[in-house]
Amino acid sequence: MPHYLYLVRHGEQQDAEHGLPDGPLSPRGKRQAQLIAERLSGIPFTSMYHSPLNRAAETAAIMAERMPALEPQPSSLLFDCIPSGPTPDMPKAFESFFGPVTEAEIEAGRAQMDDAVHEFLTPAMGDRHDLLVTHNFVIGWFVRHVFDAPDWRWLGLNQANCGLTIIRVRSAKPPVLVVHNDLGHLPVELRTGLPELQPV
Ligand SMILES: O=C(O)[C@H](O)COP(=O)(O)O
Repeated sequence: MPHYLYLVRHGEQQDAEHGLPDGPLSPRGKRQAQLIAERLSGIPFTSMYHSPLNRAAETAAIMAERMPALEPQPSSLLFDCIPSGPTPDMPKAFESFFGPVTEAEIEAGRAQMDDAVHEFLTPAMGDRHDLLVTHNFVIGWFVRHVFDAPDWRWLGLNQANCGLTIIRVRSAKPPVLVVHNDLGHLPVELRTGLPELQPV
């Protein structure tokens, strides 16, 4: 009985480079959303949830236009957040990231991610194909969870706008990372949102 989780980072946000906390999608972001919808159009989805922020809600709405059987639902478990705070085993290179982050933000993010993992990664009885449209750090936390890696390991783990990550949830065995940040549906000029340039 397959149980798959399809994690999609939202499309590129308009003017995100100017530091706006949220906003509508750019023209490239809209095209990214159309292309990930085409990529996923043959999947018999059980549910579709999205972060309530505009960039994720608009991505989900564009996807749903091309996948009419889907009813996108907002979920506060998928908000952008800080999934965990600094720990003694964390490489020093990441310490500066936490400079402006408050304890309250870390506590809230931790609680949100605990609830999100419980909600979406608990094995189901029957077949399930759940689609989640969310944010970079949230997807990083799910991938960290699959490997049971140290808490800090979501840091430096990045997904492109409308990149596709698939996790298979299993009842008697650990979950499997089927693909991570697959960009096969996006032409090179639409591969945005990664801090590292792709060498090929
Ligand atoms: O990676 C980040 O800077 C934050 O998680 C924001 O991610 P987003 O661009 O996917 O919302």
